[in-house]
Amino acid sequence: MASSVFSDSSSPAAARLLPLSVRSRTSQFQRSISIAWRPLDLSAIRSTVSPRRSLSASAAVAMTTETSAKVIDGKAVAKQIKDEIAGEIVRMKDGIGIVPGLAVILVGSRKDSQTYVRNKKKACEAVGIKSYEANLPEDSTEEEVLKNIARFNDDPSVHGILVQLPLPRHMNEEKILNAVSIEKDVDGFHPLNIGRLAMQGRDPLFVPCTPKGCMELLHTYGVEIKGKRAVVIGRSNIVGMPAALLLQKANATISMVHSNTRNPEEITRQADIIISAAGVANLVRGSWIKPGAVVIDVGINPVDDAESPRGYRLVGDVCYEEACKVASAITPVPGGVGPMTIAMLLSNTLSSAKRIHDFK
Ligand SMILES: NC(=O)C1=CN([C@@H]2O[C@H](COP(=O)(O)OP(=O)(O)OC[C@H]3O[C@@H](n4cnc5c(N)ncnc54)[C@H](OP(=O)(O)O)[C@@H]3O)[C@@H](O)[C@H]2O)C=CC1
Ligand SMILES: Nc1nc(=O)c2c([nH]1)NC[C@@H]1CN(c3ccc(C(=O)N[C@@H](CCC(=O)O)C(=O)O)cc3)C=[N+]21
Repeated sequence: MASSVFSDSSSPAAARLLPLSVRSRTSQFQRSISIAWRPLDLSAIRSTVSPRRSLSASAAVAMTTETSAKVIDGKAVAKQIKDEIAGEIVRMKDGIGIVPGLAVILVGSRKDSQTYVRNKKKACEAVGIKSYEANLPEDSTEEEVLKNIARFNDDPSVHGILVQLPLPRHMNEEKILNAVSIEKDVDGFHPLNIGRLAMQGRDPLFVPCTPKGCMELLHTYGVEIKGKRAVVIGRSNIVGMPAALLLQKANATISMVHSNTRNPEEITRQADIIISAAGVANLVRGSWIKPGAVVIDVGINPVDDAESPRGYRLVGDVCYEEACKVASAITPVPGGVGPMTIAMLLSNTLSSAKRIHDFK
């Protein structure tokens, strides 16, 4: 089953998967992000994630009936990308004395947003990106947010600007995202960047981080996309819609499932590749998945868990226990797409600094 979706990742077909980014020096892996980083050693990744390889023969036989899906280890892939970014940042600093800078604007005090922003800051520090922050109170005016965006647009030490979403309800998200300079739009949410992503023969300056991370995982694990059927569950501006555009650019045939879709299970069951970004825990059951399909679970949903230190734990949109018996490969939550989102943000920030300073 798995052979229907996994391909030789060095094939020319695989090399066309992500036509959006910088040309490869040695492999298609380098194409899919904007910095040079070595292709991952797939055999090493597979042997660490495949339970069959690390268990005794008898346990392995037992496992095959219980668990068959390969675990797509986003955390490991993200780590390798971040290591590569850190190396590039040293090279840039040594070469031209420039350190990439990322500015994050956070409005309000949502706990989840504060956690994301803190994690982004830590990730920046770890690779050598300088981070700048504007923390504004919930009741700030739109003008105050716009003023901060303008300040970062004009600041030459800032190469990427991220406005943490969601914004407070009284703010016009469109107006605010439009104000971010397209050259610093490392989230890829500016309408010009999204428009270019949607159009044939045009490339955006930045691809939104979460969908880009999903594509990167498909690439890294050698999943063939061209000619395959893909279903994206969710059509938001930040995940579902750009994910569908990227899969289409990579020559998949796409269906989109949303809250008005009448027969989501039947449609999803036809897919070779499923990207789910609905924000509904356990939406995608085993019966929704075609045997051998590859499942990318973007959902991050808190569910009460008295035994967890936080009082809750995070689960995806996909019922993992059921899915891993049917799918050929699946991302876990946590440890799947989430870490890739952050890695892609760092990658976009580095490529922005390189573009602005014409550093090759
Ligand atoms: N791992 C990561 O890095 C990231 C994870 N996330 C997570 O991904 C999930 C989606 O985020 P986001 O796109 O921002 O969310 P939104 O709420 O903006 O969008 C959700 C989408 O899912 C659709 N949807 C909702 N319920 C159903 C349903 N029952 N069946 C089918 N479709 C449904 C909605 O349809 P409609 O359009 O009809 O309303 C909408 O298009 C969340 O859990 C979020 O936390 C988000 C960003 C990054
Ligand atoms: N302008 C903007 N850009 C975003 O990219 C953006 C945003 N706003 N608003 C919120 C969503 C959500 N998002 C996540 C990023 C990382 C993890 C992540 O790293 N998750 C870890 C778990 C983290 C934990 O345990 O709390 C994981 O899945 O392993 C999750 C979610 C980015 N978003």
